[in-house]
Amino acid sequence: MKLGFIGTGNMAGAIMGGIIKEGVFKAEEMIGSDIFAPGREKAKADYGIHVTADNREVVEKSEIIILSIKPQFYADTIAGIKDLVTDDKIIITIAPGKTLAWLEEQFGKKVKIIRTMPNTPAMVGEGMTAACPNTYVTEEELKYAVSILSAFGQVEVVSEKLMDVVVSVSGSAPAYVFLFIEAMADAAVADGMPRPQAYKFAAQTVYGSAKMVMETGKHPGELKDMVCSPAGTTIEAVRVLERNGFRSAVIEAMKACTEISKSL
Ligand SMILES: NC(=O)C1=CN([C@@H]2O[C@H](COP(=O)(O)OP(=O)(O)OC[C@H]3O[C@@H](n4cnc5c(N)ncnc54)[C@H](O)[C@@H]3O)[C@@H](O)[C@H]2O)C=CC1
Ligand SMILES: O=C(O)[C@@H]1CCC=N1
Repeated sequence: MKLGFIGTGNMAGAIMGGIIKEGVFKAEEMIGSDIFAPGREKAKADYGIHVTADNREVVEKSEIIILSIKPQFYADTIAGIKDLVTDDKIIITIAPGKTLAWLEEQFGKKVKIIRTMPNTPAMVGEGMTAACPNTYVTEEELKYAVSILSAFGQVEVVSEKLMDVVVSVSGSAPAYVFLFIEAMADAAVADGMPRPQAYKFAAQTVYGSAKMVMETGKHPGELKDMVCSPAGTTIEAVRVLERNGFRSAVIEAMKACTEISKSL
C-alpha cells in the first residue's frame, strides 16, 4: 500500500477524497484502520479503500502512514505500533499541539516524521496544508510527501513554531467561514431569498472574494474599498460590522484557537 490511515474519520475522509479525485493514488493503494466499525465501513463505502480494525496491519502494509486520530489518542496509538515503524516508512501527523520532539519521544527511536496541519477543503482539492519535517526526513522524501499533500490543495513547508498559528488560520478556519456563509444566507432568507439560492449567493461570493485576494495580489483593504461606493450600501454594512466588533471577534476567536492548540 502507498498510503495508510490510522483513524478514518472526517479529516482522513477529506484527504482520501482529495487523493482519489486528483488521481494521486488509487483506492486499492490505500488502507485505513478505525476502532469504530461503522467508521471504517463508511470509509470503505465512500472511497473504496481497504479497511481493517487493526492499526498494526496498516503500519505493516503502508509506505506512508497518516495518524488521523484525535491528539488525545496519539500516545496510546503510537505505543501500539511503534515496533513496526521501520526507518523506510514515513509517519505523517495531523494533530494540533503534538510537537516533533514529543512525537520522537513517543516512538523512542529514529523515525521519519512530518508534522502537518491540513484542512477539510482537501476534500474538493482546495486544502491548505502546512508541513514541517523532522531531521530524519530527507529532502527527497519531503518533496515526495509534499507532492502527495499538494494533490488536494496548497502546501507550505513552515517552521514548527508557526504550527499552532496554522491551526487557527487554516486548520480550524473552515468552520468560521462556514459560520459566516450560514449567517449571510440566514440574513438573505430573512429578507426573502429561498434558502438554497441564499447558500449559492453567499458561498460563491466568499469563493470569488478569496480568489480575488489570491489572484490580484492586492491588499484586502484595497479590495474592500473598491466595493464601498461613497454614501452607498456597502460602507453602511461595514460600519455595522465594525460597530459589532467583527474584526475583534475573529482575532479573539483565532487567538483562543491557537492557545488551545499549544495546550494539546
Ligand atoms: N476535522 C478537521 O477539520 C481537522 C482535523 N485535524 C486533526 O485530524 C485528527 C482527526 O480529527 P477528525 O477527523 O476531525 O476526527 P474524527 O473523530 O472524525 O476521526 C477520528 C477517527 O479515529 C478513530 N479512532 C479513535 N481512536 C482510534 C484508535 N486507537 N485506532 C484507530 N482509530 C481510532 C475514531 O473512531 C474516528 O473515526 C485530529 O488529530 C484532528 O485534530 C486536523 C486538521 C483539520
Ligand atoms: O477542531 C480540531 O481540534 C481540529 C484541528 C483543526 C481542525 N479541527
